[in-house]
Amino acid sequence: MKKLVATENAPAAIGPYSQGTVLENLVFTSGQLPLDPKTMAFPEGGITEQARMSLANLKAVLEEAGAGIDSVVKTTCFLAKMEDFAAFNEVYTEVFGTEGAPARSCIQAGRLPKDALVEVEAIAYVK
Ligand SMILES: CC(=[NH2+])C(=O)[O-]
Repeated sequence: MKKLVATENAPAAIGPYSQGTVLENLVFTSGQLPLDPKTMAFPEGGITEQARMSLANLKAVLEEAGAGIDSVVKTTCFLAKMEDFAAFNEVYTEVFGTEGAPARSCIQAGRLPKDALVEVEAIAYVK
């Protein structure tokens, strides 16, 4: 049976989706926008600050589900502009490291909700 993930440490859904779902020992997160969960606003700055916020939100959803950054097996990363790829990768590496980083796909999206610069989703296992 599917369970829903809900935490105040990640932004509330802005549409018809759950922050994440759990099926047996697998966690599927929704794409995490770089919204501050308290203010529902983007952080000041650019891709670096937005990437940090998206990944912090991803971590919060994972942890609420009993998973963690270290149990992520796959991410999908959406960038508004591929020109941000290098800067995004720097922040991503701060979080996931380089050794043993999960599988990943990274694409430029035509446009992201709320005109975010980045959105990140993940599949992980419950630890
Ligand atoms: C932001 C998001 N995950 C959605 O599906 O709109």
